[in-house]
Amino acid sequence: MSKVPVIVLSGFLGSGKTTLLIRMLQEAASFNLGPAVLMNELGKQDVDGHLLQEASPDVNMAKLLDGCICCSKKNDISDSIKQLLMRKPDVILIELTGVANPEEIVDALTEPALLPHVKLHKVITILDAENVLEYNSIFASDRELVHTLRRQMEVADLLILNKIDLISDKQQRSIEKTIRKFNERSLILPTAHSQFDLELIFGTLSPQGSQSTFSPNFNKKFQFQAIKTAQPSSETSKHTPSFSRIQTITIPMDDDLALSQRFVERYLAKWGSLLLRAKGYLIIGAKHESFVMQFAGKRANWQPTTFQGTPYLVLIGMDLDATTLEDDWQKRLTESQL
Ligand SMILES: Nc1nc2c(ncn2[C@@H]2O[C@H](COP(=O)(O)OP(=O)(O)OP(=O)(O)O)[C@@H](O)[C@H]2O)c(=O)[nH]1
Repeated sequence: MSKVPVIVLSGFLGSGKTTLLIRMLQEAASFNLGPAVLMNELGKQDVDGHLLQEASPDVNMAKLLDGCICCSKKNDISDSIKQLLMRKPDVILIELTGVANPEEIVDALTEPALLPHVKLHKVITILDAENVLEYNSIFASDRELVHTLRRQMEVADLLILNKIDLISDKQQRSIEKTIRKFNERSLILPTAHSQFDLELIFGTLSPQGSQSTFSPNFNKKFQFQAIKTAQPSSETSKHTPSFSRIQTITIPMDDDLALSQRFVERYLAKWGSLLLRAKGYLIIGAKHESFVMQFAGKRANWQPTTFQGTPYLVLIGMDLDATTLEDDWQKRLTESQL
């Protein structure tokens, strides 16, 4: 039996990993490939999972929530991948959290339980062109994080320099020069919204499922489901090399709470460079319309969504204090309703 190839998507918070993953899922069929996905999110809330479900409802997916994959027990990763393998995918796509060191997952793939079944195809690192040069100064006090971000560049087989729509040609040249210092050998691909020919990633892969009984209906057979949700134990949480000082906080929200985009954006802006990323599903305006809000690189992006669940807002940042953030949210909410 041939080994199933694994593609690892790494890159800092908000760089565009999920954007690329959604494209890969949507285009995999044109390469005759049935993919399976292992997703890892820092928070308990699964924003990216919902986005994937909207974009590709039948995808086979396992999730490791509320923890960094590199800190989860190797058994959790191994179990999740083994369950995905039972669906006989042609390729497994793993999206890491923004603060994960891809080496850790590569290491996990070589565990005895997985080694006979999977092989690493590529580590792809996605970089946010608008912000990547600032990370060193923003995180200067957090050596673990600086190390992790470097390793994301150093170990990549392909570096996607994403969000070039937000920078000048001159900035792009300067960023490429800097990236080269960390990785001399791999292709650097400038993109906007990760638009590039996926032949580069999928081209050399061939369908594996054809050896199995269900290849033609791969994506149709199983409805979307989270086949595993694991949380790191308190013991493993203490060992958090890539988490460093990054915390994830979920702001509780009433079911029918309607907000304005301006209210949310003013709240997010208050935390300055401490707030690295925010995302959530929120009800906006008098018509109570649902939106998915993505805040990355100090920019907020709003998209209408069909999400029907309880709204929530997830904040990811450095040295954030949950009580302060929640109190400030409640205070502003009360003031806005007076
Ligand atoms: N302007 C611009 N925005 C982009 C581009 N690529 C992605 N985005 C936006 O950036 C935000 C974050 O993108 P994601 O794909 O969710 O990033 P991510 O790396 O998966 O984020 P995390 O999972 O939180 O680490 C979203 O609002 C995207 O629409 C790009 O090339 N240009």
